[in-house]
Amino acid sequence: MLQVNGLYGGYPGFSVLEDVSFSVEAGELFGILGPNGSGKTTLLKMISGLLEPDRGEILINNQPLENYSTKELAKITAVLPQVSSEVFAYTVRETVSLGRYAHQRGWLSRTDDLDEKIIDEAMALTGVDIFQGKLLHELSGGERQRVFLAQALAQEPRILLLDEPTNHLDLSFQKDLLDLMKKWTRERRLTVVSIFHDLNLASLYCDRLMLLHNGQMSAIGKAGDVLQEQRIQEVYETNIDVQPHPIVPKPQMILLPDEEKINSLKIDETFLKIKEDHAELISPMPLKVMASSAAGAGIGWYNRFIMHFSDGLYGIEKAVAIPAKSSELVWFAAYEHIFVLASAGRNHADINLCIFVNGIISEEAFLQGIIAASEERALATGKSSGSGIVIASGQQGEPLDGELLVTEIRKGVQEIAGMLKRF
Ligand SMILES: Nc1ncnc2c1ncn2[C@@H]1O[C@H](COP(=O)(O)OP(=O)(O)OP(=O)(O)O)[C@@H](O)[C@H]1O
Repeated sequence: MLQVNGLYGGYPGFSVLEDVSFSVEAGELFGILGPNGSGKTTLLKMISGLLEPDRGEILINNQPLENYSTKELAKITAVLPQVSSEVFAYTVRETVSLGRYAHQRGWLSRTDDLDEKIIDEAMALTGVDIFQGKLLHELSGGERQRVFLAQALAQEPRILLLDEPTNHLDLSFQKDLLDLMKKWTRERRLTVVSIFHDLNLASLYCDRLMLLHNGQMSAIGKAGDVLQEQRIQEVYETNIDVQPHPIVPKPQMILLPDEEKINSLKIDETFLKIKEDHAELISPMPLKVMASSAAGAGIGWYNRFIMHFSDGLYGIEKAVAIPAKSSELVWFAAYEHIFVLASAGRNHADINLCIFVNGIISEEAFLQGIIAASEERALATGKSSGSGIVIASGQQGEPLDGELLVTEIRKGVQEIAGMLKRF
């Protein structure tokens, strides 16, 4: 539907884009990403016919853009520009109605019944029908953004060009708008090209992405191929971590703030209290936890770790909790990089383990730690057990090698399991 071949150009005396090529099919939602000033809006202006390229071509339905008259182009292409603070003294309905202009025949023609139906539909879909009689300047930034989207939809375009459509929108309207865009793109076979500043939204909603850097294409493809940690760090010159989304198979960028770290703090027995009905370790900082068979199982961040000898403390919120036998059967030992807290489980010869790591470990090391602790426990007790294993790390200080962690865990579990055998 839309094809861009070897595009060069920008503004008088200032070239921005350099050899940009891509194509977008009908039914596809295509995202343009890039830092401030990388040329995203310039590219959108060229595709909408506002700016002429120096070199290269733009084809719509295999026809060069310049073959279309302004009115023909307005029927095919709708643009949602970056919202400006300038607004004219139009009502919401009048503003949306302007979207029908390109479809009317002759001078001074008025909207007909079909136009009015389409205007009503576009307003209802974007939720602006409730204030259709209001003037634009009486609306909030987000409400105004939705009015301009309704105008673009009323145009019934084949190609929709969006410049940061979710700018000014709150969380729920961001989701609603993009869900709607995605649905429309599929059902009405729209070709949508949209600029995004929010890489995570782009990752979730776009079929393909293109990353611009200094006017050049840095990458193009599926979210998983484009949003690679090293590339994003280089292009945006910032510290980020790429993690998989917990529910859908798309990458998400996590910003890493340069916050002050409590480097010297080590988790050890000074944070541990053993009482009659429970043993509790309260960490002064949140610890990243991977846990099995405990309240708080799975992955999360916690400060409180409880081994409880009566069920009153089970399921306590915001804590990792494991049922254990008695306060006499709680052991702990500190090693170079780990602090191990263990207790006899409720079943005879069972052992629960909380392993606190002082250092930064990878996701893989968390898993290796759980496996090593589980294997070593089975060897020491002579039976495989479903009791709790918790690995917790403040993710501060020095990075800790997974192999080293596993060696210390094996040693710690052997020694502590030896204590259990004596009782
Ligand atoms: N009208 C103009 N005349 C001259 N230079 C311009 C004009 N508009 C933009 N530029 C310059 O062109 C470059 C690309 O601008 P563009 O607006 O395309 O970037 P962008 O990627 O959309 O940025 P942002 O994320 O900040 O919206 C910038 O260096 C900008 O200063």
